[in-house]
Amino acid sequence: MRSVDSPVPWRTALKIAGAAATALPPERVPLGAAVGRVLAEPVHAGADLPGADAAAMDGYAVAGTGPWRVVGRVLAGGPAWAGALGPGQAVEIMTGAVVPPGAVAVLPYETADLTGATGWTKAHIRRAGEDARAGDELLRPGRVVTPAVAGLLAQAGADDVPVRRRPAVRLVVTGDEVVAAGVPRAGQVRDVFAPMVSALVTAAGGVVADRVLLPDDAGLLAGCLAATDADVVVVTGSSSAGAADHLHRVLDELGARRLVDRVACRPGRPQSLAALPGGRWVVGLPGNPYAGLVACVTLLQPLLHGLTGAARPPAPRLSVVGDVTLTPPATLLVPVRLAGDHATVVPGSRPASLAGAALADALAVLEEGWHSGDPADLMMLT
Ligand SMILES: Nc1nc2c(c(=O)[nH]1)N[C@H]1C(S)=C(S)[C@@H](COP(=O)(O)OP(=O)(O)OC[C@H]3O[C@@H](n4cnc5c(N)ncnc54)[C@H](O)[C@@H]3O)O[C@H]1N2
Ligand code: MOO
Repeated sequence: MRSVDSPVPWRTALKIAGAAATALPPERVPLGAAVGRVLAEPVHAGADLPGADAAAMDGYAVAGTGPWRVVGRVLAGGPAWAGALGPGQAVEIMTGAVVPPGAVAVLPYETADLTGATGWTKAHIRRAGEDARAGDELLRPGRVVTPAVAGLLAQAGADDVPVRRRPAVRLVVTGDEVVAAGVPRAGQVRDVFAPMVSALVTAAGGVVADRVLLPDDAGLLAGCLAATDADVVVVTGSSSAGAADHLHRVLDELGARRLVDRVACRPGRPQSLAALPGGRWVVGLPGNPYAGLVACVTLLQPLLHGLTGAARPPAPRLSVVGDVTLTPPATLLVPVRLAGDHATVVPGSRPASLAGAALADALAVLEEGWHSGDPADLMMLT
């Protein structure tokens, strides 16, 4: 199999990962379970929104010009007013109640003058279908179900929602020195990836289906990649040039198609993306924790967005201020905090330490030619 030896530019890696996968098949889930999922089909209004002319304020629905005589009361959800209001008639009405035919306006209690002397300037009536007509397209496929989308789906009358299946991720953490729990002894490190990758996978619409902690062993790694139903296998560590770094050789043995082998960025150079025969994906994260985080936003999350069919907005761009030395042609990803109209670099970030990233709101993408104060793309962490 072909080995892609030279590192690809960071932006190219991002694009390759985002375009690599086609969306997984759709499934229908109850509306309450749809938040965070990605719509697989367009959503249409099941009825006019609103379904009838409705009061926008509590007060009096009036017909003709004043003075008005109050002839009854209409409540939201109560029986509609029988018949039409005649000129000079009014009904007390509550916000959301159906406005009787013949009514021309709703006078809010606070300003209502039933003598008609002051008249009215605003009708305070929400017209039937003014938000949408039955059958109108409200949402397009690819839209992530946000809390507001969930509310709109309910307004549209949806009970089950067509969403993309959530990509299942197997997390394979490698390293003889890595321990899964407790305080590490000298020579050991506590695994950072189980909690960090799980959260990043969830944020990108996937789910970590299982986790495996492996010693540095090529045979065991190959078994973990070959025998799984997961859509994506994330392998941490094992990505560099050391005697125990088996990932690339194992990928070749399994006949994988390697899309990205190394990326021209700091940190996170030894990150990789490959396709296994049969359609599963492998993302290799460098073992250094901050480098691994950079690889998650560069390769793993864009791959998951492709698998969910999510139409994500472009990264926000903001002026970034900080004392940073670039190392062109490598793109630098630095932790930054949002500070109003700009972002400030959290100093002292190192590949093996998450201390800077843990204080950050985003990773800023600093490319060749950037100077302090120039705009940069932000990969949001919060
Ligand atoms: N001769 C070379 N050496 C290295 C290169 C290189 O190009 N040539 N690249 C360096 C860079 S850059 C990185 S990043 C690391 C990547 O290493 P691996 O992905 O092979 O990972 P390991 O060697 O297993 O570990 C590196 C480092 O990270 C710690 N680690 C590993 N797994 C975890 C975990 N689950 N939780 C916390 N920390 C972890 C591990 O103890 C090591 O300290 O390679 C450089 N070397
Ligand atoms: O780039 Mo490594 O990924 O220095 O930490």
